[in-house]
Amino acid sequence: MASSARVDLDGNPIKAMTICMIGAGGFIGSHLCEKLMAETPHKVLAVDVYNDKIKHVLEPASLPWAGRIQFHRINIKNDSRFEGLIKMADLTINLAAICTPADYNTRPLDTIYSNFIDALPVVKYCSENNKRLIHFSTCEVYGKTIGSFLPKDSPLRQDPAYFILKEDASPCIFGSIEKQRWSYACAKQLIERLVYAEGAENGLEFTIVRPFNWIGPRMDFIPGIDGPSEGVPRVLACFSNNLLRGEPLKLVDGGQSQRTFVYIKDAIEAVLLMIENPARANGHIFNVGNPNNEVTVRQLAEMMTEVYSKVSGEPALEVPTIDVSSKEFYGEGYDDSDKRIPDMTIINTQLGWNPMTSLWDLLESTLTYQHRTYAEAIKKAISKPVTSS
Ligand SMILES: NC(=O)c1ccc[n+]([C@@H]2O[C@H](COP(=O)([O-])OP(=O)(O)OC[C@H]3O[C@@H](n4cnc5c(N)ncnc54)[C@H](O)[C@@H]3O)[C@@H](O)[C@H]2O)c1
Ligand SMILES: O=c1ccn([C@@H]2O[C@H](COP(=O)(O)OP(=O)(O)O[C@H]3OC[C@](O)(CO)[C@H]3O)[C@@H](O)[C@H]2O)c(=O)[nH]1
Repeated sequence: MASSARVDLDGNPIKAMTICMIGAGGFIGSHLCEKLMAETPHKVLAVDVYNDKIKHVLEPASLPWAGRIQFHRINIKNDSRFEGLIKMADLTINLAAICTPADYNTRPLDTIYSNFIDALPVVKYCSENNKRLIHFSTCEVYGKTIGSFLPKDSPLRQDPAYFILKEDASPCIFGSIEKQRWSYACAKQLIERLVYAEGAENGLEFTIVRPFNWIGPRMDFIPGIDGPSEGVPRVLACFSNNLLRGEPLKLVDGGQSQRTFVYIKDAIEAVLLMIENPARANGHIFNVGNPNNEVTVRQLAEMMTEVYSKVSGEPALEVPTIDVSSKEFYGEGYDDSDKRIPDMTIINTQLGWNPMTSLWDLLESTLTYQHRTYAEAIKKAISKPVTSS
């Protein structure tokens, strides 16, 4: 519920603002819209080409926040009407991007255009109109860890200096150009540099967010149900799809890569702190992740199998995983980040934010949602007789 007595981290009253949110119809955008409507007095100008994931926030007109959120169906690639929306807003948040790894090596041009070229006018309009910008980058800008280049048995691999990722100190280490996986990370890095330079040379007020594998309900799609049958979403949705269909989870190159996963609801708290504490957030790049939730992808698959069995009441598969090569799964040009642990110093110091939810708990609530949302539809899809053409 919106309240007029809300104060920022320094005890100052928070004034209601208008936020232009580009990419509001996606996974993160949908959770951010929900939060802003339910708990703040801010207005949102929601821009996207889709709105399926925010329908419940936009309608019906009897919602308590009706009138505080408007949806604008705009493709920022070829429709400059969003400049007017940026001018009307106090703050712009840019979430729009192609951000599924299956696209990086197979659609590198679309990936680079989406993450760099299409983001350029957003930065330019904010800078020219003296509007604050929160730009969504990625933990992938770190690429591979320094430690991954050490011999396998080197004791230095255990030294945090060789793997902890720090916003203001770690290098960005990508693979060769033929490894088109890095088209996304490279485009994100360049737009970060541009935003930073606009801040340094033209006084743009900016914050850059580097999400470390935020997961939860509404992430991506389930192939053949609310997305293309041949589509490859991010790992949470891939594994959810396998579990819902009762098929083994596919481990790419042995599932040895490591990730830290943070619950979307924890991460959204961090974004709200950035929105409402400009004096503490402006000019900063923030890692937003949960260093305590690190697993290998294999461990993630095992945990998801156990949690899904618990929440669905169905027995776990006898053969829960199978190995696939990255070439078979993603195609030529795939490569991977070996390990991603965020350093939390900057976000702790500036915003006092810490993630709360364990991996087990976040999987339990997310897989409960997946089961409730998709199990019936999958059953129907599986039982449909295959028609011959
Ligand atoms: N989810 C994560 O863990 C994660 C991790 C790292 C970085 N990020 C970054 O956070 C941002 C949001 O990620 P997400 O997980 O919500 O992805 P998402 O794909 O669910 O959301 C992106 C949204 O942007 C919209 N969009 C894309 N191009 C557009 C265009 N030309 N015009 C208008 N709308 C457009 C899409 O329709 C989609 O709704 C992205 O910039 C992504 O790179 C997310
Ligand atoms: O069925 C599958 C799908 C994936 N994997 C492996 O899991 C790892 C994580 O994959 P994913 O979540 O798809 O994506 P990444 O973590 O590699 O990249 C994302 O990080 C942040 C972001 O910028 C946006 O979300 C994006 O680039 C990976 O090792 C896959 O190979 C699997 O084994 N089986």
